[in-house]
Amino acid sequence: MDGTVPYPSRKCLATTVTPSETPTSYSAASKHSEWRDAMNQEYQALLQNHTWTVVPPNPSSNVLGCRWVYRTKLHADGSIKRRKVWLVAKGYHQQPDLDLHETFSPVVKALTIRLILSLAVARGWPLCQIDIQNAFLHGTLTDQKVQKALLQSDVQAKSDKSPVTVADYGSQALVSFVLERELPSDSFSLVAEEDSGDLRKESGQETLQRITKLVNDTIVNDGSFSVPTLTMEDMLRAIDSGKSDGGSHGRHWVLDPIDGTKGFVRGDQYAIALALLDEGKVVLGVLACPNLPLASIGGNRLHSSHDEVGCLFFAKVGAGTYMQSLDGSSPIKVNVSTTDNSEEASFFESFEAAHSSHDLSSSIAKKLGVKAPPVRIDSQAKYGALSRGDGAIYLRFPRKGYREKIWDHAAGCIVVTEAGGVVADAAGNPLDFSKGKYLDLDTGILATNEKLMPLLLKAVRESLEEIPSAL
Ligand SMILES: Nc1ncnc2c1ncn2[C@@H]1O[C@H](COP(=O)(O)O)[C@@H](O)[C@H]1OP(=O)(O)O
Ligand SMILES: [Mg+2]
Repeated sequence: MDGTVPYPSRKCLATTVTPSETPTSYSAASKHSEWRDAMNQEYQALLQNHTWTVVPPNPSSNVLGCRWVYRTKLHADGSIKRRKVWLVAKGYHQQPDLDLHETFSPVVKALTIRLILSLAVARGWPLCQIDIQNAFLHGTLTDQKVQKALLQSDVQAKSDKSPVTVADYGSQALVSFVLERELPSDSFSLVAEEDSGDLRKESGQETLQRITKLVNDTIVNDGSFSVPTLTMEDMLRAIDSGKSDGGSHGRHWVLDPIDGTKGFVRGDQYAIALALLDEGKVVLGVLACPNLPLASIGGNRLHSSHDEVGCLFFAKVGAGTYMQSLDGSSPIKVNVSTTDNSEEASFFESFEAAHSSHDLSSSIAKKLGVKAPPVRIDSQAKYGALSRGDGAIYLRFPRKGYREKIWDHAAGCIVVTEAGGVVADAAGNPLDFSKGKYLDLDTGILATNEKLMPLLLKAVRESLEEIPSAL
């Protein structure tokens, strides 16, 4: 009983493996009435939406086939929630100089649309027509099933000994690939956590193959992009696109492909965190937290393995913070807790004691009279949970000498500030994202609401004076 709130239950994760009844071909699916019904419904929806126009065959055109993709969605207890089917074009038959750059997919992911809309707003692009009838939000690297499958075999040791998985590289390659494809601009700049150094070595070849397969499978399953099969060289190139150093001029994307790798490996919380810097300021943030329950995780609430999980937070400067389920529910505006009573302000901190001093936060909590035990979870999911008021305070105190990276805080920071919160270092200064890859800050990071910040800063100052050895 060390006050840790273990989260989410492993039982819940254990139910996320693909059920054996999910078909992989049309002939298998057509033997079951449930799958026939699902295909029929989807087909009717495509017809109703006038997704295609039938034309006579043209001998100079490359006719692509299409195929069905099947997915079973489960409730947390393992029972079937929904059977999803997609009709996707066989984009891998597209030919260079003929139709390589055309899009034939009749489906689109709501998540992709949302990201693109945010981009359009941030960049001042004109929006002509948006017609989203069938929104699909499945089959990405943010998927719990992908997490589970990868955990079986793909944990590698980076040269700095921190755990890194095929998912880190795969997620970076995929996001980088999509951003570059959607933003055809000479000045595309991405600051991201991983580099391809280890993958270019002889010993990295098998991992590179796995990454390439994962990314190609994800693209085919998702169906939003009709692109030819990507090669290992494409992967290395996409990963290396994230080599930018950022800085105070121009626009830079900032990506942590899997934030909280240790949580990911443990089967707990992790996040995919993407932000946009404009002249050194964060103007856009998207935080995908596949294992975070949609219901509050704050205070003393008892969690159940039946809680639905998978949250997407997004924030644009001046426009607030919104949360939706990764399943594609309507977004809701979220706000930080407005409490000014520090005794009822429960707080978040790292699950890993090596990432943040639990002694220091315990001393601070005591000074504030906080009654609830700390909520310890991995990754920027903490910023997401704080932005919707699950708790009122986030404390982070790495050991002396640790340099914070911008990708670990950029998306989380705007998600909290746009929800009405304040994020500062231990001296009360706002975080400065304009200095390149690192945040040069004083001692630690705090997030709370405006009313509690002065009290919190005082408690932090006193605790740092009393137990400087905690860091
Ligand atoms: N020794 C350390 N002290 C503080 N943070 C660390 C340390 N090592 C890694 N991290 C980073 O802390 C973040 C996760 O923090 P949290 O405890 O909130 O989950 C990760 O981005 C992780 O970096 P990395 O992504 O390189 O593993
Ligand atoms: Mg990280």
